[in-house]
Amino acid sequence: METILSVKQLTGGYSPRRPVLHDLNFELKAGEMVGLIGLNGAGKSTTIKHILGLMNPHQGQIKVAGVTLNESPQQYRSAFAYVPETPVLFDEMTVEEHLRLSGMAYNVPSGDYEEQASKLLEQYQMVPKRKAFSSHLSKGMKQKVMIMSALLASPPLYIIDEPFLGLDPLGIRSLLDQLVEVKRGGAAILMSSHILSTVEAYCDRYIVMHQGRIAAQGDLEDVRRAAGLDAGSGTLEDAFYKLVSGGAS
Ligand SMILES: Nc1ncnc2c1ncn2[C@@H]1O[C@H](COP(=O)(O)OP(=O)(O)OP(=O)(O)O)[C@@H](O)[C@H]1O
Repeated sequence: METILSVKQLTGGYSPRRPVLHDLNFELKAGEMVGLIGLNGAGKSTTIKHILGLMNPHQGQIKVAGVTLNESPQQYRSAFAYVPETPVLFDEMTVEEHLRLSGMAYNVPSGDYEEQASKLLEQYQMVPKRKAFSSHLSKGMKQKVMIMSALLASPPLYIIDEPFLGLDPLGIRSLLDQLVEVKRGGAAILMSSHILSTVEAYCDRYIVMHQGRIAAQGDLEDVRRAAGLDAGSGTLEDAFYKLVSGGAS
């Protein structure tokens, strides 16, 4: 399978003298969903900021769709969509206008755009709000606009930070169903979340971060092994707890 995201020997952070991330190495292949998990302050958001190109690595290299940000900023940036934890929308624009803007930014052909936008508005129960200004939406509705915009862009890589916080149960179900669908279509998804049961159920692999380092990565068996649990025994949460509380043997 094609490698969509590659992070090699990444050391980074907010000040060169005090790195927050230490020698991170991981890859995401086409068609897989990977859960990025860790306690508050473990370094998940900082890792995501480096991948987005908002921060420069102190050392190491990040490639998206085969290129670094410096090699081809346009190719790098158009290869992913990012759904942040806190929705970022233009107050004076309607739901439909946000979707249209995303369609234009990612060069979605107009026929496809119309079909996709209607489908998404239906799926997320947002048809009645399509002409509403974003400043008049609830928190969860704003999150839905971010999610619909990302899905509309249909990029090879989705980076999703704590997507479930503001969503109602129907919204969570729609999002998970669609992530499974885009994954089947060959996209790679990096999802950060504290809801470990959902991460366990939906992700193919996990990256456990602790104090700016990768404490374990791989499938559930790999994470159990790193945590010192017996094969086939314990949930992701059990393994996670052992890894981050220093309980691994
Ligand atoms: N803007 C910033 N300037 C300096 N240090 C920061 C900044 N943002 C985060 N940090 C530090 O970087 C470390 C990693 O924080 P980060 O936000 O990446 O954690 P996180 O795993 O995303 O946590 P959470 O689950 O709480 O969102 C922490 O020690 C934090 O204090």
